Amino acid sequence: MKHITCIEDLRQLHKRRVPKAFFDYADRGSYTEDTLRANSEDLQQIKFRQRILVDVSKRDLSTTILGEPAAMPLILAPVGLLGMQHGDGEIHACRAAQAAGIPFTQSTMSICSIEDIAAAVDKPFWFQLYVMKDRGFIKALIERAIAAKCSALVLTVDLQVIGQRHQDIKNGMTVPPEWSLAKLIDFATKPAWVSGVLRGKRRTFGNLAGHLKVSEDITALSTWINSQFDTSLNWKDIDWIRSIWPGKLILKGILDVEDAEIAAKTGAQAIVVSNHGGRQLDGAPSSIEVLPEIVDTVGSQMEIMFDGGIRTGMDVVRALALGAKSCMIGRAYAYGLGAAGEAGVAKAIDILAKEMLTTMGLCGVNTIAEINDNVLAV
Ligand SMILES: Cc1cc2nc3c(=O)[nH]c(=O)nc-3n(C[C@H](O)[C@H](O)[C@H](O)COP(=O)(O)O)c2cc1C
Ligand SMILES: CC(C)CC(=O)C(=O)O
Repeated sequence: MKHITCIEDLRQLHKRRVPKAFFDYADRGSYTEDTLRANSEDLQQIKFRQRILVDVSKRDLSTTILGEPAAMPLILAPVGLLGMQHGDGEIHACRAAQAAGIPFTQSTMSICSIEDIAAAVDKPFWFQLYVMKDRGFIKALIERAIAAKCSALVLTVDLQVIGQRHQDIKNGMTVPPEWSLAKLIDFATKPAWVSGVLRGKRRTFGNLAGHLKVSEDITALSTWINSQFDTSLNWKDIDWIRSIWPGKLILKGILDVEDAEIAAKTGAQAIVVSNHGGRQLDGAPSSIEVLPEIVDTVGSQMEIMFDGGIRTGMDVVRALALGAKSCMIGRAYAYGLGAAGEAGVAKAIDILAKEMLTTMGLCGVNTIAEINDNVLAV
């Protein structure tokens, strides 16, 4: 991997090694993909102030996330179907995160189950919740996360209905997959991926096994999600979730300042300013566009996390400079996983860490706490 120098290199390798349907599922966004593009483009518009002749010999990325020490202000975001990017993908990603000293968030829509991951790693991980119509099942799922000693619950609030991803439909992303000659040839030319997935623990959603008849529902992923997810979910349900989950609660998917103000009153410890990586409301603002106003309004009441479009360590520093306390990354590590499993996720984290350290050095700061809008050119 010595010629892999940036996240885009991992993306290219992921594209070569993983069947097109799964690469596209990770890579693409909803409808016109305007919001997907805006996430990265708006970050790149933000310019740094170069500062010189400052002693930057003691640069340090360490910080705290929800009061816990972290090696850097990064979190692996919940990403569904990681086990289809690489066999046992959730376990590999979690191990890489824990080795790097940062949190991993398991998606409800994972291939490995909560218990599979808990049995394979030493430290607690975070669990992301999607609320489905079957509330008895959701209560049991939260109780499984408690039993597995998950250390935070990330409630995703921006996917009551799913934004259409045109490419997933064109690729026949169904549960189980729709087969065609082209797809068979695609799989046959990726033998390492096939054998990795076949050696993996599961081939369908591990958390849902035995509860929802996933394997019997031959339907587009989006149709299935729209039939299972609870469109009636609303602010009152946060109390219900808090009555089951006693630990740290993070609301993920907030883009509007009024929603952030309501969120601050729920007792949640943090919010993630996020548009779901441009996979949901196409035409929504980029996450970075709305971050400053949300930080100004509720930043003193709760921890503000950020995601959307981060492809470089420079992007992480930009979001921190505009007030985020930490950043989640989605595709940046999913590309690493598809490219090279655990080593690929470790490489993605390492690339971002080194880019952050260099950016901090050239902006004349040594610590994460020193990063504020002073590092930005106006
Ligand atoms: C392939 C893929 C699957 C995702 N699955 C989930 C999920 O299951 N739950 C969730 O809350 N967010 C999910 N997300 C959104 C991410 O958690 C995160 O908000 C987004 O990826 C951030 O944008 P970025 O990919 O540009 O870093 C997913 C994102 C991707 C790319
Ligand atoms: C299976 C999906 C609902 C997971 C997700 O959140 C996404 O693909 O963006």
